[in-house]
Amino acid sequence: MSTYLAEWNDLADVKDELAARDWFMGTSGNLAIKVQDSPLQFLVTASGRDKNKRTSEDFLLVDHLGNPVEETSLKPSAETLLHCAIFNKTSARCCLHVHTVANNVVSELYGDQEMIVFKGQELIKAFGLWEEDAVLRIPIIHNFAYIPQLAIEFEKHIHSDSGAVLIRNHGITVWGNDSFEAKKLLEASEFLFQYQLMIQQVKSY
Ligand SMILES: CSC[C@@H](O)[C@@H](O)C(=O)COP(=O)(O)O
Ligand SMILES: [Zn+2]
Repeated sequence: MSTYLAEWNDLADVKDELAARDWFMGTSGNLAIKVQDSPLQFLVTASGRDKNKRTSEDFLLVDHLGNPVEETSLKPSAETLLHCAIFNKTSARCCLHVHTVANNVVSELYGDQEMIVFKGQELIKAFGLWEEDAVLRIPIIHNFAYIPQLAIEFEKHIHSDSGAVLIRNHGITVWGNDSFEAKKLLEASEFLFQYQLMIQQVKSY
């Protein structure tokens, strides 16, 4: 672990912070951080574990195909191919995926439109959108059960080193240049989703 201790601790700290928000219900969610570029190697959460706990078996090192590069009994996250898609296509170094009630409800409400659009919201500045008339579009994709297919669909929406994609009735995946940026995008997205649901509720009274 000594060769990737800094990345391990970085990801473990992010995991603790997201756990404190209760964003890993029922073992859902997975996280990844790049360790080296060439050949690509990244740490990814081990599949099916309780991500609210901090242990020495939380992450394992995988390659550009998502295969373990060290001897281990741990299985990489079932959704490792989505992390592969990001790291293979961009210079992003961190990728976070969580299931929340808010992101699931929003994904279902706007799923037929294949995106949710935010305008006139201060928090879209977290995505680097500083203009007064800027528009944030978060794509919503179908939740293919076959992960290679989900990864192909997901990959179509990766256009830069940071971004966010909603998977319908499943969760959100965000990525950024480092763990700070990825977490910022995740928190901003969840703020916007909660706002959207609340304003709809208030308006319907
Ligand atoms: C147990 S429900 C969540 C899983 O199906 C999956 O969507 C998920 O996010 C976590 O899977 P994992 O293999 O632990 O990374
Ligand atoms: Zn998931």
